[in-house]
This record gives sequence, C-alpha cells and structure tokens, in this order.
Amino acid sequence: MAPITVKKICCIGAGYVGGPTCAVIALKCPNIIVTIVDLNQARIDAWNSDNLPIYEPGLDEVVKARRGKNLFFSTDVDKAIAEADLIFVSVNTPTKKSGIGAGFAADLNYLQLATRRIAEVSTSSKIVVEKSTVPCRTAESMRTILEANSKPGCHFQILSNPEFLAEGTAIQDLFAPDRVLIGSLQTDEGLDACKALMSVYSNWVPTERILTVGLWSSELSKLAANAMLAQRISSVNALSAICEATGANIDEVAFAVGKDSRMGSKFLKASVGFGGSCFQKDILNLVYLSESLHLPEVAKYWRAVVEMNEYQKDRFAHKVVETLFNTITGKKIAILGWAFKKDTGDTRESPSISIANHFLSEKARVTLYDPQVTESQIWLDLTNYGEVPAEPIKPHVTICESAEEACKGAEAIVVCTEWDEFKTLDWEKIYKNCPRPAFVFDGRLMLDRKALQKIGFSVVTIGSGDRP
Ligand SMILES: NC(=O)C1=CN([C@@H]2O[C@H](COP(=O)(O)OP(=O)(O)OC[C@H]3O[C@@H](n4cnc5c(N)ncnc54)[C@H](O)[C@@H]3O)[C@@H](O)[C@H]2O)C=CC1
Ligand SMILES: O=C(O)[C@H]1O[C@H](OP(=O)(O)OP(=O)(O)OC[C@H]2O[C@@H](n3ccc(=O)[nH]c3=O)[C@H](O)[C@@H]2O)[C@H](O)[C@@H](O)[C@@H]1O
Repeated sequence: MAPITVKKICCIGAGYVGGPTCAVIALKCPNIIVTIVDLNQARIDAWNSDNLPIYEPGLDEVVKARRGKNLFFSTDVDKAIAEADLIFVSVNTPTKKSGIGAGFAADLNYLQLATRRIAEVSTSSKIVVEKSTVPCRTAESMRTILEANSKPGCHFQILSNPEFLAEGTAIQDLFAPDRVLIGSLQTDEGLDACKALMSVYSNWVPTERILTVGLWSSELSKLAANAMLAQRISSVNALSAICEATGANIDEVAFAVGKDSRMGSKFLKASVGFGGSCFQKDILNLVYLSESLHLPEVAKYWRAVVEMNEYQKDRFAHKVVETLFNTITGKKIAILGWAFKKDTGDTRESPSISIANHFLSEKARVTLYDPQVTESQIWLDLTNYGEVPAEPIKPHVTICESAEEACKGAEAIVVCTEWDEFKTLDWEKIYKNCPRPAFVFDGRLMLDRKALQKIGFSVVTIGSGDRP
C-alpha cells in the first residue's frame, strides 16, 4: 500500500495540550493545514485574538507566525473533522465526580462524545489519534464506537500518542521532546497509520526520539510516567518532613541523592506539594485500574503518592498556624503565588487553593497575589466553581495587584509558587511594612534565607529544621 500522506490535521480540544501541540505542528509542518476546534466559543475567540486563552512562554510567537496561514481555530467541529485525514483527540479527561469509580476513574464522556462525532460526520477514512491521557485499553472502546457508527467505506485507524509536555515549558518541550511515543495495533494498517504520524513528527524530531510501541503500552506509559514523576516529588517531600525534625536540609539531601547517575538531579525539589490538572488525576486513574484488575496492593502503593501530597499541603499550612503561636484568627496572611507552578496561569489543583482554604477556615485575613492568574479565576477556585458561597469569605480575602501590596501589614508571608519575581522583591521595604515578628514561609525553597534573616525576618523553609 502507498504511504499515507497527512495533508490536513484536525485537533479536537483547544486546551493546554491541543492548542500548543498543534500550533507547533503547524509551525514545523508548513505544508499541513491544522485546524484546532473546540465547543467553547469564548476559548476559540481568545485563540483568534491577541489575548490567547493560556499563558505559556513562547506560545504567542508560534501562534502569530502561523495563524491564518496553515493554523486555524474554529468552533465548526464537524467541518474540520470531515476535511481532515488525521484527527487528534485532545479533550479533557477529568476524574469522575459521580457514578462507578467516582473520585478515581477517568471521566471519558468528553472523549467518547468526540469519538462518536468523528464517526458520524466522517465521509472518508481517517487516522484517529488519542492525545488525551486515558486508561489502558481506551483505544479499544474508541474503535468500537467508531466502527458501530461509521458510514460504509469509512475505516478508522486508532493511534495512541500521549503528550509529555509540562506547562510553563510547553513550547520548549514540544520543540525538543525527550521522546515522542506512538502506539498502534501491530497490523499492516496500524503500522501504516503509525508511519503517517511519524512522518509528521519527523519534520523536526530526530527519528531516534520517535518511539513506536503497541497501543496498550503507549497508553500505560503515559500514566506510568506521570505516576513516577509524582512519586519522586512525594518521596522528596516525605524526606523534607524528616529534615525538619532532624536539622538536615532537603536541598542538600536531594543534591547528594541526585548526583547518583542512576537517579538524576531533576524533579527532586521539595515543595508545598504538587499541583496541576494531571498528576493526581492520573495516579487515581492508575489506582482505579489496579483495583479493577484485582491488584489491591498495587493500588495501595500508588495511592500513597497522592496521600503523601495531601499530607505535605496540610503539614505546611499547619506549620504556619503553629509558628504564629497556634492561632491566625484575625491575622493578615499574604499568599504569594496562586498558579500551580511558575510560568503558567493554570490553577488546577494548585496547592495554594488548599492552603488558602485552610487559613480561611482558621479565620485569618488572606491577601493574595499572582502575576498571571486573574481575580475571577481566584474566586472560581475559592468557591470551588460556585459550589461554596462567596459571601462568607469575601470580607476575609483581598486580591492584590502586586506582591508588595499583598505583603503590606502581613504577619506572615507564605510563598506557594516559585515565580522568579519573588526573588527580587524589595524585601527590606516589605519588612518595614510588616508587624513584628515578621515571618516568611518559603514553600518553594527559592528565597535567600540568610539575606531575609539579616533583614530581620524569621524564615521557615520546607525541609529545613534550622537546629543548631
Ligand atoms: N495540561 C497539560 O499540561 C497536559 C494534559 N494532558 C492531557 O491532555 C488532555 C487535555 O488536557 P488539557 O488540554 O489540559 O484540557 P483542557 O480542559 O485545557 O482542554 C480540553 C478542551 O477540550 C474541549 N472539548 C471537550 N469535549 C469536546 C468535544 N466533544 N468537542 C470539542 N471540544 C471539546 C473543552 O472545551 C476544552 O477546551 C487531558 O487528557 C490531559 O490529561 C497531557 C499532557 C499535559
Ligand atoms: O500529563 C501532564 O499533564 C504533564 O504533567 C506534568 O507537567 P505539569 O503538571 O505541567 O508540570 P510539572 O513541572 O510536572 O509540575 C507538576 C507539579 O509538581 C511540582 N514539582 C515539580 C518538580 C519538583 O521537583 N517539585 C515539585 O514540587 C510543581 O511545582 C507542580 O506543582 C509532567 O511533568 C508532564 O510530563 C506531563 O505531560
């Protein structure tokens, strides 16, 4: 059979993954027409404006370079599907909120609706690529949906091509990925589809970095990668508690451990806990999968990674209260950083949310500042998207325009996100405007502890016991 040439790509889902991934494909493959579609009109309007819906360093330049040429954003899902020869499904796969598996299993409703739509509107054969993170063997149910709803003569090949980009470095990660993983059925048709997707990536990714495996291995590798990354953070955070109790220093421990070439130095930074839309969701998904496969010990093992993360967030919040002489009622506490990590405006599962809620439950007055998160998003997070009434907490929360404003008069300054600008604040000036004793809680081990102490601050850092 002649090799399949990809001329038109459709991406269903214009979110944190679909948007940057397919914008980079458009940039690197000028001969391919890329249309990114979404049901959310406001999101598509933003992609077509000067104010993109997500903040990601380098993304503006990529979009501006190709938009209107071979990169299009649209709500006309059906048209883009019908015209494409390859379709990325990049919709959200959140944790199920109700029904069987609630709280653990992935909600595959968006994925299944998108798949059904592909079958219903396609009048020619297509390659359908799972880009979303999904439980192992999801491609099988996609195939069943496609085959049951397709028109005569339309054939679908399903590939798994999980995405490994991290927010804040998405463009860099997409330009030079550690690997691109493609899973396919090991049939002639499956392998041909795999080659077609490889030909897209090989426009800029070296061939040795494009890995081809079976479908189920590909699906499981994505869950495994996130689980093992999160496990490293929970391990280092568990050790940070031991450091605080013994006087060891977690940065020194992590440095020493990471020097072992079998271990590596990356992803060993202790913190207030991991956030983001995926780590917790994907581990819970793995826990559910393990339980469904009657592997309770395996489920228990992975569940502990999430439990340790919850413990770390609680432990940090408790430490603030305990240090402020066991009460923060009526005290002003500044939280610096609301995004789940620096260089993104994404707040999904951000540790700042649970920490702020903890302070509010102790009746503190909380001031907040983040350079990228909007005030309306912070209110959505604080009210759990409208599930908790805003009125009772409103008098106790102030969202500020600058870190300095948030810190003014604060009895404690709590750094939750590692934004670079927090390193270069005028800490002397901030100190002058704080009541005594003035406390800084560094939940990211990012500030110059000695310099702050010299100014007069009492500094409490994750993973540092400060025992003589
Ligand atoms: N956010 C991240 O950094 C990463 C996410 N992933 C995975 O990628 C997937 C997508 O994640 P995000 O982009 O963060 O989600 P997102 O929520 O930002 O975007 C998903 C988009 O899909 C749209 N959508 C849902 N159903 C649709 C349908 N039937 N037709 C058209 N549009 C539809 C939604 O309106 C939304 O805009 C998830 O499975 C996630 O686990 C994987 C790697 C990194
Ligand atoms: O599937 C996904 O969604 C993505 O999840 C993570 O990417 P992301 O969540 O965007 O960001 P990370 O850099 O992994 O950080 C996650 C959380 O862990 C925290 N973290 C990270 C590293 C570290 O050493 N310590 C630490 O506390 C971060 O502050 C953040 O809250 C993975 O790194 C990506 O490979 C994956 O594609």
